Amino acid sequence: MTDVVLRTDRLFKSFGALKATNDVSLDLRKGEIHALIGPNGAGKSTLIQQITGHLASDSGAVSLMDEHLTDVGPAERARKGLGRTFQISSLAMEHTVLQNAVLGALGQRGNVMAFFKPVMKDVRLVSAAKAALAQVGLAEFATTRTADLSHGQRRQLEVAVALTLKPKAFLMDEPMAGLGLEGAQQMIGLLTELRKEAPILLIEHDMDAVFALADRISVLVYGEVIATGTPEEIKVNPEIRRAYLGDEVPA
Ligand SMILES: Nc1ncnc2c1ncn2[C@@H]1O[C@H](COP(=O)(O)OP(=O)(O)OP(=O)(O)O)[C@@H](O)[C@H]1O
Repeated sequence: MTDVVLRTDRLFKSFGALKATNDVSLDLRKGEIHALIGPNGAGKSTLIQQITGHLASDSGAVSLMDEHLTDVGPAERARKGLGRTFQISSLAMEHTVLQNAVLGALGQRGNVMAFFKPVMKDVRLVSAAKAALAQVGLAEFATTRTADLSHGQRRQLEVAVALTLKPKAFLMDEPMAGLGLEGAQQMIGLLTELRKEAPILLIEHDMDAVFALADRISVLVYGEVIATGTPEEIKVNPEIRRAYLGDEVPA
């Protein structure tokens, strides 16, 4: 199908006898938010890491815009357009918001500060970083120390860092984690806008957010996708209600 941006084709990953992902094929289409839900330990983070290249698959393939990424390392996948936000923050807390965004634009993460001064003079990188900060509503915090941001603002900064590389697809691992009601609402607004730029594969435990945001939902149980469908289809699927969702589905 022509509107497929990202595709996994029969991905497998075992840890010893445990099949963390078991024959996972799914796709992410232009303009959509595709949520991946499932109980703790279902294999969601494993799958994301197989897609980003941080974890080598036992077998199967990942492609972005029909380009096979299987033999491509994580940094190169990011440069090719796989944007990612992390479950655990990878921000450099002692540095400013703008410096973190510039590191993102460099394709670097974490504490790679040794060559920082020249990088901050690179007009192209700095303007990409500033544009990303403006997009997530953090323009006025450019010179703020990252440690001084609220938790919600750090989450927004994570998104900005991913945005600097102008991703073709986003992988987001629990962007709502730890956010209060107001922060979650803000993040929902941001993701609603971002999906127009690049589709989002979203791992999220907050079912209200998932059902408010997702165009499609895939349910992962014991490493296997047991269903993919619209929120309405997932909501009324008795097997899924029994296996996982229970009373968590919003009415
Ligand atoms: N490096 C590893 N070595 C051994 N087992 C692992 C490793 N990483 C994950 N697992 C196991 O693989 C299974 C899937 O874990 P994974 O973290 O992918 O699940 P998840 O759906 O993301 O869970 P959660 O919702 O709690 O984040 C779990 O049983 C986990 O204990």
